[in-house]
Formats: sequence, structure tokens, C-alpha cells
Amino acid sequence: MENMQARDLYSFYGKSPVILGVSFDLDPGEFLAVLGRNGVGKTTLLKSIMGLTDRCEGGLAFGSQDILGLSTPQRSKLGIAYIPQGREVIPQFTVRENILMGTFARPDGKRDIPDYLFEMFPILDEFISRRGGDLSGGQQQQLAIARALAMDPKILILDEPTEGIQPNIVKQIEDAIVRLNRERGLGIILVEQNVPFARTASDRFLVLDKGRVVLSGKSEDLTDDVVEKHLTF
Ligand SMILES: Nc1ncnc2c1ncn2[C@@H]1O[C@H](COP(=O)(O)OP(=O)(O)OP(=O)(O)O)[C@@H](O)[C@H]1O
Repeated sequence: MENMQARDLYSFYGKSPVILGVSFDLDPGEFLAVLGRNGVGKTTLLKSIMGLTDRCEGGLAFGSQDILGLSTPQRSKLGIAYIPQGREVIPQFTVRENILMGTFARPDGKRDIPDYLFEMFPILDEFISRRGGDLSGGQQQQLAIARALAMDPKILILDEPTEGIQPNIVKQIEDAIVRLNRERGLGIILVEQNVPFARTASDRFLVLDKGRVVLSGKSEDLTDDVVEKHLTF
């Protein structure tokens, strides 16, 4: 399994730098939580990992390979799956078709939907022939996660997956993310506002402020003082 290593990343929209010298490490199977107030660059950091900003400089390695020069689909094929904020399932496609789309990023060309997805999210099995657009917000998030998993990734990158989702489904989604990490060994990079969840679920955290890492460490060190100083408004 590969590790990810970011060194002194700078990332731009047009000429404006939004990420200013960010470094982090993600060991194989590790869970990294990315925290910070609104607008500090959390989403931009995730987009930078996927090659979705206008320009990104510095070092970004996945295993022994430098990936900054690769296109977004090439990064996906290496096993880096990204679930953007707002889910983005295709509303006219059925649940099955949405999940099948994920398999197109598989390097081995297989088109099978892994059974464990339906064990994890039984509602998707029940609604397999419904249109994605007819699912609730929480169900669409489950579908977006299932679609990303259908590509058999090594790392899953999630941007506030439980934002705006009804509470009973939040727990299911959080449990699924933890199980994917602990039982299936997936590396996780999670942007999260819910600090208690980040603390219990992740191994390491980093706090961004104005595009820079202002604090990082082991998640057990995510104390109330840290939250008070860096994360409250
Ligand atoms: N496509 C874009 N073009 C230009 N500037 C952008 C673009 N997307 C974001 N920005 C700017 O980059 C900065 C960081 O935004 P980003 O969305 O990465 O922050 P965030 O920490 O994820 O915030 P939130 O918690 O609100 O999602 C903001 O100042 C934002 O206005």
C-alpha cells in the first residue's frame, strides 16, 4: 500500500494562492482529519490533491510516484477517490447506474459492484432501480460514497460528508467511514466540522488557517483548548 506525502504545496485559483505551503503525510491505512474555520482552504486542499485547482506547486507523492503532473483521472486510477461536498450524484441515473460509473475508474477494467457496498448501505440495494435524484440527501451521500468505493480505491477523500444530512443517517455514514478505515484498511482524508467525530475516528489531524497548517498532531491531542483557539468563531 502506498503512502501520500505532500510537501510545501501551493495552490492557486487564477493568480490567487489559496494553499500556502502545506505539508502532510498519510501513511497506508491512516485516517487524517482536516479541520479549520470556513473559507480557510480545506476544500481547496482536497481539490489540490485531485488536480482540480488552476495550478499547484510543491511536492505531492503517492507511493514512489510524483502525482502533481498527473491529470485528475490518472490520479483516480492510482486509487485516490474524491467525494466532493454536495455529493453530485447524477439525478437521472439509477442507483445502479451511478454506482457502475465508479467502476469505470478501475484500472483492472472490472465492472462488478462489490457486495459489501450493499451490506454497508442496505438502502441502496432496496432502491437500486430508483433514480439518484429521487433519493434523500443522506441517501445520495451514501450513493456518492458507494460510487467512489466501486472504483476499489486505496484512499478515500471526503469533504464534509454529513453536512446538512438528517441525524439518523449521519451516524450510518460516520460508522461506514470508520469501518472502511479500520476493517478495509482504506486511507482516509476527511474535511470535518464535527470535532468530536474527528477526534474519535481519525489518527492524525491538521488545522488550516488562511491556507497554512497552524497545528497538527495525533487526534487524541485535539483538546478543548485547541478547539477553542483554532476552531471556534
Ligand atoms: N473556484 C474558486 N475560484 C476562486 N476562489 C475560490 C474558488 N473556490 C474557493 N475560492 C476561495 O478560496 C478560499 C478557500 O476556500 P475553500 O472552499 O477551500 O475553503 P474551506 O475551508 O473549504 O471553506 P468551507 O468550510 O466554507 O467549505 C476562499 O477565500 C474562497 O473564496
